[in-house]
Amino acid sequence: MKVTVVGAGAVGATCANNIARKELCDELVLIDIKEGIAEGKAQDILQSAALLGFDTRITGCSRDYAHTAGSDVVVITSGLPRKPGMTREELIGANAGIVKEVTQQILRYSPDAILIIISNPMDTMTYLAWQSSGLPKQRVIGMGGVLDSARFKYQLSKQLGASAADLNAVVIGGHGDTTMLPLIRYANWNSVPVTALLTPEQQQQIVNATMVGGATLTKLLGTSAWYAPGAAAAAVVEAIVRDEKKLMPCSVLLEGEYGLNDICLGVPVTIGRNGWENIITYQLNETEQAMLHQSADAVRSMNDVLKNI
Ligand SMILES: NC(=O)c1ccc[n+]([C@@H]2O[C@H](COP(=O)([O-])OP(=O)(O)OC[C@H]3O[C@@H](n4cnc5c(N)ncnc54)[C@H](O)[C@@H]3O)[C@@H](O)[C@H]2O)c1
Ligand SMILES: O=C(O)C[C@H](O)C(=O)O
Repeated sequence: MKVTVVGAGAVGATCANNIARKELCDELVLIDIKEGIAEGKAQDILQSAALLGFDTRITGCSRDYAHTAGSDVVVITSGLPRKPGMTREELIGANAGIVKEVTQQILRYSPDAILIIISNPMDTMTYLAWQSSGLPKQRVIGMGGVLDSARFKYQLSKQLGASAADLNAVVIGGHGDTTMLPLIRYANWNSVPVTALLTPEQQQQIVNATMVGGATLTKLLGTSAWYAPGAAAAAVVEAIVRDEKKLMPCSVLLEGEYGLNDICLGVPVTIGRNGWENIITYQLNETEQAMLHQSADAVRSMNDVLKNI
């Protein structure tokens, strides 16, 4: 099994580190446009192998996509991160060209790869990668909801004094400060609904904090986050290479599901060796359904911007 991570910056390198430590593939390639950075990060990760005990072969390269040939899974993290005060959507002008070009280069050498899109604005970049590549929809997966759901569990675990591992909580919709939809009504602590344990005010505070999770970290760090994003991206890689059939909220092309068409948006999907396999339909109430459609409208208007780039 061969995995490539495009972009050896903060998220790409963290994702690669997780993939290596978990030995998710025999061969891992890091590639970046900047001379030296992918080679350097690959060597740095490899120098921890003796300490941490893993055998994944990692190589780094700049620009030459021939090194990525025959990849089964490719994670695309290349692009600009936002700065404090920016929205993810403001990155579209800088990142659309990068994602389109990288997708073409990758598919030239790895026509059978499954793509995992990380670059922001992620739902629109996923749509762009799918549309510009002509790939079957199951092979293009946007990662955002896995991260947002982990942040939702973090907020719940703090409030409840619970282990995050005991919590089930899912965020669907767009991966944007105002477009994501943390489904508090479905969240539970080992089957106990959290709505039975928290006041409406506490629930609202948790939902709000989850939605601005990325912006909060960007303000603290001066750039966007990478530890949880890198771990979340690696979790999707793991679900594919181990054919786990794990249920994960990912941005995928919708064709009628949830009443939506021709858009990539976060919904629960099973992930396995062929990419995303099935979309699971939650029974949303009227309010949730309306919020999901509002989210779709916002993502759609970003997709429309692509026509002018
Ligand atoms: N979807 C998510 O959940 C999520 C989470 C975190 C970050 N992100 C996004 O991921 C992207 C990367 O974030 P980061 O913090 O790693 O940024 P970063 O600046 O640390 O790394 C980005 C890397 O991409 C490289 N790059 C730029 N153009 C390239 C090209 N054409 N080919 C190859 N490499 C190229 C840069 O040289 C850089 O090393 C951003 O767009 C960010 O908003 C998304
Ligand atoms: O917040 C960002 O801009 C990066 C990423 O989308 C995140 O949620 O961490």
